[in-house]
Amino acid sequence: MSAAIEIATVVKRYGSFEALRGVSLSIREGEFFGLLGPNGAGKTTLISIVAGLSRPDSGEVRVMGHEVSSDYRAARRALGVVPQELVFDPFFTVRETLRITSGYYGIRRNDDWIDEILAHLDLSAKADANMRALSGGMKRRVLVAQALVHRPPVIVLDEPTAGVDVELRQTLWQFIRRLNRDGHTIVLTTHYLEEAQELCGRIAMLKQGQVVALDDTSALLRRFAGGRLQLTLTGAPLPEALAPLRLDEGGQASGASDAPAGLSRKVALRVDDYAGIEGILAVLREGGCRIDEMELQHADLEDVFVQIMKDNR
Ligand SMILES: Nc1ncnc2c1ncn2[C@@H]1O[C@H](COP(=O)(O)OP(=O)(O)OP(=O)(O)O)[C@@H](O)[C@H]1O
Repeated sequence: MSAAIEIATVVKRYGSFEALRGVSLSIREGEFFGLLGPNGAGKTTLISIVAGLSRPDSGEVRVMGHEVSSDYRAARRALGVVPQELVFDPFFTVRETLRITSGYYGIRRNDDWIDEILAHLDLSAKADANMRALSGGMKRRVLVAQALVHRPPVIVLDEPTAGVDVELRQTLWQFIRRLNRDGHTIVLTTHYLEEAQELCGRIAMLKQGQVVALDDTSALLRRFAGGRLQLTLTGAPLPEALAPLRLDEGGQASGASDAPAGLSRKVALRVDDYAGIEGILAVLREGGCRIDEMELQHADLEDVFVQIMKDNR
């Protein structure tokens, strides 16, 4: 199958800072692809280069075969981008906003499709409301609608569910899944790793401007054999010997884990097999930690993510 997006050794600098350090990725037609990474990893920078809004210092990007800088119009037509930031002209209604966006692409009489998009995003009742009168979540739905007015084969969503309630998330994902089933290629960035795990067939992880993992979601999960041991401890602090096994970033993810000795605190540790649990229990006992609660859970994408980020320090 041919590539929907081909990114070849892209480098992007801001002054002397290298935000992208030779990123290469090939996203196939029809994929539901996840682009993950911590804050500042370069995801938005990469998306703005794919969308032709920013130029790479070197490297090349193609969307449906069209090189983004030399063949901008064709590349842009093939792409629908849902940006992270909410920027609108407050004086237009939702429908006017979508008609204007259609006009940018030279599409007239697009109302049938606009109505269909509005219905799928649960926005029909707001079609004649002014943009300034919409809530943040509603505005985000309009951003999604805007990205779709020209029926692009490739759709890129940059954190579309940030600050969005559960109901809209579900409506949105249902619609995006349907578009994917209909053959659209979807690229998603999100900090909600459960969403990525559920939706994406393949995932790239970026860190400090480099791809540090690229694989099928199921393969990434398999790579992490074993699971997470969720413990509630009292007594002495967690013994140093167990620190490398921590899955909760040394307490940042679970605020109570670094509570003073004596108070109970939660710690998540990586275990590769049942035999590993015995070793952990022995170290805890010797270190003077008491276990109040213990649960063994399956590793999820969040565990894989934390581990990969640690391995690439
Ligand atoms: N216009 C700019 N000028 C200078 N530095 C920039 C600019 N845009 C981005 N950067 C820097 O480039 C790096 C990558 O930023 P980018 O926004 O692409 O990250 P991200 O992965 O999208 O992060 P987030 O998850 O927070 O959205 C960051 O260190 C950021 O500070």
